Amino acid sequence: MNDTSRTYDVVVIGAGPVGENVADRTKAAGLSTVIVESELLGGECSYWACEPSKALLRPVLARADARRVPGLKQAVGGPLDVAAVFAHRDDIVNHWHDDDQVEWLNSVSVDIVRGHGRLDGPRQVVVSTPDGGTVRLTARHVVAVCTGSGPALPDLPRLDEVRHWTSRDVTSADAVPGRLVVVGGGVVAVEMATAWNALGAEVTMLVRDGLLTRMEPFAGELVADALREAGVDMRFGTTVTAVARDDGPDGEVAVTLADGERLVADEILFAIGRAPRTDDIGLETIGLTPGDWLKVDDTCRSTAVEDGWLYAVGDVNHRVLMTHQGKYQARIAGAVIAARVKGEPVDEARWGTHVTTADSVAVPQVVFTDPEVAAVGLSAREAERAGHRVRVVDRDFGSVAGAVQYAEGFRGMARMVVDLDRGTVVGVTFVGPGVAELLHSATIAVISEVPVERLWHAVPAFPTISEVWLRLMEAYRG
Ligand SMILES: Cc1cc2nc3c(=O)[nH]c(=O)nc-3n(C[C@H](O)[C@H](O)[C@H](O)COP(=O)(O)OP(=O)(O)OC[C@H]3O[C@@H](n4cnc5c(N)ncnc54)[C@H](O)[C@@H]3O)c2cc1C
Ligand SMILES: NC(=O)c1ccc[n+]([C@@H]2O[C@H](COP(=O)([O-])OP(=O)(O)OC[C@H]3O[C@@H](n4cnc5c(N)ncnc54)[C@H](O)[C@@H]3O)[C@@H](O)[C@H]2O)c1
Repeated sequence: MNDTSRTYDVVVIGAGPVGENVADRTKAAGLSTVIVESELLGGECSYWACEPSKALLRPVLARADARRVPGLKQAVGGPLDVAAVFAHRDDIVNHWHDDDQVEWLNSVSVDIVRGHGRLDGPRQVVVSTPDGGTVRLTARHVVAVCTGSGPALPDLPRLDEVRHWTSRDVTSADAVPGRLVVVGGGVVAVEMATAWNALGAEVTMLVRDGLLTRMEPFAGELVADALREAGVDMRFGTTVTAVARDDGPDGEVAVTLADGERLVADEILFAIGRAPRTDDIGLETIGLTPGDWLKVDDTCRSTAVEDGWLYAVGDVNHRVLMTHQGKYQARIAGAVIAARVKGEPVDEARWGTHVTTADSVAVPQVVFTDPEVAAVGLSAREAERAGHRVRVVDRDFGSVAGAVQYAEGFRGMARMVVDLDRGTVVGVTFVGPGVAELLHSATIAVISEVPVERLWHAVPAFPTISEVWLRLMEAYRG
């Protein structure tokens, strides 16, 4: 047991991708920085979210692509090598060890304290360490809360007594259940239904509201068609009212639906969104409510405490729950914290150095299903709701030369949303095989606010799938 007190310029709670990047930036700016982590440095993304899920999906999508290439498809007709897929996933997550991350943070001179951090009044953090001791950390300037999010669960009777999967289990399991029920219609649900169906599980999706409902409607429709064709049992408009394992924890799970129907399965995954990890971080000691998301302004500074010493970055502020966007916030928060501490000018203008403008204008997202979905900016519905006068251009791009070369029977849909008053693109969605790598072109178009008339001069190479841009431009110009 070891009780100590230390003082730093900046104390970061939570060493996920976001906290690590805040710490890296504040330290690089010359501020002494300590980071507190209760589990693995690298956070949810590295061990139980982005990285393992994409490792499970990569062979599935590569096989699906290969099966559409004449001359190759005969060679990839068989099942996946499940043990090899799991072994690859385990390598990608470094076998749930964080030595690489420790090495990196040591190399940039960020101090690490392992344990559970709790606020204890303004600028004070008390860490309960694994050996039963406490470390009191005082921040001269800033505490940055980067504690991320955990899975949300439905309010079902005695759910805590029934073994079930959350995002952690579905990304780290090393056996394929015979029957898997997936509850939810968001990104985790569609990606994991895609992966586990291909790995050999009999998958039933129980979708309450529709698939990928925050995106253009055709995205969810095309993904639903493909999942159905792949053999997933898709049920829409259904709600789970009870789950039970009557034969004990190892018995099958019985799932009761609102209409009284009963399904049985081996595992059930709840993928119904996220909850903030703020229930036990001492928010009550600074007048905030445990379990709430932490509201921040565009510089990631809390709007709820005085003196500007509290920042909340990444999932925990509920602006955008994605790693790349959280890391963007971290780069900006690191810079603005340093500027404020040093009394340097703060650039808070739209697209300024110290504001996260892209969070509300151009968030890119790829959903790694077959077909992939890649979207950035506003959907047509969001643009109209935001008061833009828009023109929506839709193109089926299965016949562009690059798509024909890429895959036999390529199915692809694209939508471009143009702000008619400004003549710029405010949103783009692509659905099709291999579209993930197209997305950054659209992000640059939206961020740069390039006039569509100038994009007409951006010539896509022949024969690439990027020729979808030419089709969108032709359709827009008429
Ligand atoms: C299945 C799944 C797949 C995903 N795939 C993608 C994807 O492909 N692309 C993408 O961009 N996003 C993806 N996401 C979202 C992504 O995982 C999150 O947006 C990202 O992890 C957020 O990073 P963060 O640092 O804010 O939080 P986290 O990664 O959750 O890290 C928070 C860290 O804080 C630590 N912590 C919490 N409380 C305390 C405390 N009191 N004291 C000390 N430490 C604490 C935690 O242990 C954790 O290490 C996925 C999410 C899920 C669930
Ligand atoms: N590739 C990626 O970028 C990627 C992959 C996975 C996750 N993520 C991020 O992680 C976050 C979490 O993903 P998620 O899929 O859990 O959340 P989500 O918010 O994307 O989707 C939640 C889904 O659950 C449904 N739902 C909510 N409450 C329900 C209930 N009680 N019963 C039945 N259905 C219910 C919603 O209608 C929705 O379809 C998202 O913000 C997502 O962006 C990103």
